[in-house]
Amino acid sequence: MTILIEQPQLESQAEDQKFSSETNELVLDGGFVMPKTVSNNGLVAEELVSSNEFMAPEINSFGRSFRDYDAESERQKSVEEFYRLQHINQTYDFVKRMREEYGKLNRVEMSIWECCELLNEVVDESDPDLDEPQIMHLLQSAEAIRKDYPDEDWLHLTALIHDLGKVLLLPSFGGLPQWAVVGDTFPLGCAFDEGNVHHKYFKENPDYNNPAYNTKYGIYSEGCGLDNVMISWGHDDYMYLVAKENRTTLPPAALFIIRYHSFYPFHTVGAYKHLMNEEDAKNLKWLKIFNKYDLYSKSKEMIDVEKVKPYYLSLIDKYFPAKLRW
Ligand SMILES: O[C@H]1[C@H](O)[C@@H](O)[C@H](O)[C@@H](O)[C@H]1O
Ligand SMILES: [Fe+2]
Ligand SMILES: [Fe+2]
Repeated sequence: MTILIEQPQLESQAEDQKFSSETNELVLDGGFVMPKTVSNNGLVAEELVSSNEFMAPEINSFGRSFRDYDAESERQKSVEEFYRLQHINQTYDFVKRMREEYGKLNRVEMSIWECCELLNEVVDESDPDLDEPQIMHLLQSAEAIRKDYPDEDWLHLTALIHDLGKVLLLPSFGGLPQWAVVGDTFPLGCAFDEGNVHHKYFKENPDYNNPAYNTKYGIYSEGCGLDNVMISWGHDDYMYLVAKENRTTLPPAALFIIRYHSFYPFHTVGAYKHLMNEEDAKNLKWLKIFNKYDLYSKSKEMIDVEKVKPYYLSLIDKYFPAKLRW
């Protein structure tokens, strides 16, 4: 259900990600215009920014600014409780076990589209902005990015599938608790950065007092690459595994987006940058572009599923096998 609250237009709080009204360019990192980036397809990311670019709204479906984790409301209280549990329970050992277990991909066989439909049964308790079924969110973000990047079909499909890993909440996928599926992600094996939302709850995480894990680098080294970092378990890493193991032909930037789209402390706050390598830095440009559509396309504007379905089926056919192991 959509609740409309009359509110004055708020100043955007996403200071680090907005559009320059004069140049119509994507401005990242607080006024820093994105440098020309060669994509995996040999395309230059900056040149792809079209003139009728999607404008990020300033308020969400609840009449509040996006990703406001401190507002006083019932929704925010349950989101905070979600993060308390997530921060206490996601440990290095837990993530290691989950990766091993789900890496087997021995639970279900189905197509990408079947999974999109399954996702309608899923509710994400960590999200302070979404007020629509998950499939609507997938289509809204995919259609918004398609409008601005019409030739990057891999980006359209990436948006469509980026949250499919949330099926982990369903009984046939192990029925994992919310804290093991959704919410922002963060590395384990090194200190929890203050840039994580509701950071205070990490104090009750067993890893917090483990001297092997609680220094800036912990078990890692400068520039080791995100590939070598253990990130909290959830829908990102699971969908990355599914796509990779089923031999998708999507480019590396797509897999990077899927795997790290919830890693807000990294892509939006700028934390943990000392762990990334050159490859990560290149892919980060695409992730930042994607993030705008993931976050700000959550709206009341409904997409006609049947109308767009043939297009997405053709993309699925291009980049994935007919049936995947999950
Ligand atoms: O609440 C949201 C939601 O779960 C998204 O799917 C995830 O990608 C975000 O990082 C998270 O904050
Ligand atoms: Fe997500
Ligand atoms: Fe999403």
